[in-house]
Amino acid sequence: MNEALALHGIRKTYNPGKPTAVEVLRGIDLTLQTGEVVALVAPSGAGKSTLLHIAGLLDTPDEGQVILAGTDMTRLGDRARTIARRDLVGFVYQFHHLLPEFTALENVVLPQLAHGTPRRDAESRAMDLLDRVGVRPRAHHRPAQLSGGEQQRVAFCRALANAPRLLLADEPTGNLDPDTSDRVFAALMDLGRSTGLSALIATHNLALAARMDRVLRLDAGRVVPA
Ligand SMILES: Nc1ncnc2c1ncn2[C@@H]1O[C@H](COP(=O)(O)OP(=O)(O)OP(=O)(O)O)[C@@H](O)[C@H]1O
Repeated sequence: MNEALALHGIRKTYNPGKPTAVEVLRGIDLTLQTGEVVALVAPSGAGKSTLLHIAGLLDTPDEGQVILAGTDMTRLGDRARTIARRDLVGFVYQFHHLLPEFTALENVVLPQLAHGTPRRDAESRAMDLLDRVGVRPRAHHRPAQLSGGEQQRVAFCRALANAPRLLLADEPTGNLDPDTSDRVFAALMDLGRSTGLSALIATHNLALAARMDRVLRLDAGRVVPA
């Protein structure tokens, strides 16, 4: 089983039946192989966040199947879906959402403690992740004491803390300068290559998208090759 994610016939309409109805996704078919890093490009408002939220089990489709690690998630109850999300998916957002009162290290340790990992193992894994993206020297700094690029690299480490199968990123380098965005992305590719992680990364940055394994475009509610 080499598919990390498969979406079949996904449809989503906000406010159905009302004058404000927005038909955002009109039959999305998409497969991500294990270890693949795929870019999703689309104009603003095309539905990238909606698609990522559905793929990451934060939202449910009106129709269609979301298959993660071989299981159809649309058939699960809320509790099983929450557990699957916690165990299988990591999210990175445009603005990192790190916890401001905790250090970089603690931000990467806490999700692991919530997952039941012993503190010593969690700290060792967190340090290893921070090291891989070059922020280990800042491990004991709080987010406000880090640069934007460092914060975003910590956010990637946090998303990867529980070793998810699938990383979903919504404009993860959107607020970074081109050099920093390149560095963050290179670190992600390295991590992906060494752990078999699959990633779907929404971005407006076409140069960055071109460096990924594949580029998909979201157009009129459907996914097509770019
Ligand atoms: N909760 C909601 N209720 C109603 N409409 C919504 C809701 N969420 C999103 N939409 C609409 O759905 C469309 C797609 O939104 P979405 O956030 O998925 O787009 P996006 O491609 O991620 O945009 P951006 O690149 O600007 O972040 C937009 O037209 C938006 O106005």
